[in-house]
Amino acid sequence: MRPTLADYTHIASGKVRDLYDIDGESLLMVVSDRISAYDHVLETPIPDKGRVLTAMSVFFFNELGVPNHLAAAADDSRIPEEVLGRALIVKKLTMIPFECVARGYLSGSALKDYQATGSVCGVTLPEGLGEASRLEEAIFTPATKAAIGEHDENITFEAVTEKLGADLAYRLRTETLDIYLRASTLTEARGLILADTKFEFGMDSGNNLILADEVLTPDSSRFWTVEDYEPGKVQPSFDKQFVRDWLTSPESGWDRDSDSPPPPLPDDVVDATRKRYIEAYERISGLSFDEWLGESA
Ligand SMILES: C[C@H](c1ccccc1)n1cc(-c2ncnc(N)c2C#N)cn1
Repeated sequence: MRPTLADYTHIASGKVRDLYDIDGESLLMVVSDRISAYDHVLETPIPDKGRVLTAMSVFFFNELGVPNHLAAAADDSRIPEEVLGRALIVKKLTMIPFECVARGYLSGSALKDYQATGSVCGVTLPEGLGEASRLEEAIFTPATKAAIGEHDENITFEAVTEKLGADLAYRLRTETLDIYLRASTLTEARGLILADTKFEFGMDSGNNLILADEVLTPDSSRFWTVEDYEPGKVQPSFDKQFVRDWLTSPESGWDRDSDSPPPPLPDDVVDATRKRYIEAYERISGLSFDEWLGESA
């Protein structure tokens, strides 16, 4: 008989995820079907999104072979039935207070920083770059962890060094870029560009650096298709473009610049988005989502 979520102590919530304490040493990370767009968490869930993104993290944790916080199998008996397939038991760590971001392409806040200063997180880049430019080599662009509804703030490697010491800062940069390079090579061979991704690390009781949080999911990364890649313009988001296009179309009746919340999504946008998440997982992992744990929506 599996426990229920009510048996665990809720300790934190992100935009689309929740964290529970199991026994002081292990946590339960639950991934919802919620989706965010334009800094809003939409009222319409995407069925199976939580299960797909959990399956993607598990695939990469297994594929990367670096020390990570997974503390049990995805079907461990301590995982409640209601969240089976979209929840993982993880080792409780002392989290490092920085987002460890690797970028192989210039987009988002990094592009804005580059356009303003010619550099990103103190890393000077060549002149003449623009939206979605591929960087000659991937860069480490750490950021502070913003509160919900705020944006992470890009900081320099020196700021990380000042806070954590040179050794740990160097290890974070090395680990982040090594994992990015390996993951981006894998995804690109399967037709998907990993433009950038955000890792979180923690330290365990033995003072070991442990890869934590979710890894290499469409919520923590930008994925574009190799087929449609065209530098110089905003690339379509592999997973969220249907949602973005509908929300900014006259059909939605929504004004992105207003304070009003986005309207509910139509069924066809929900279904197409659900299919995109499944496609991303199956293309990257080579596995069938039908084989993943839990009840499909
Ligand atoms: C940002 C993220 C979060 C996830 C889900 C909901 C709200 C926040 N978070 C993860 C931890 C965390 N703390 C201790 N040990 C760990 N292994 C982890 C992890 N992963 C703290 N925050």
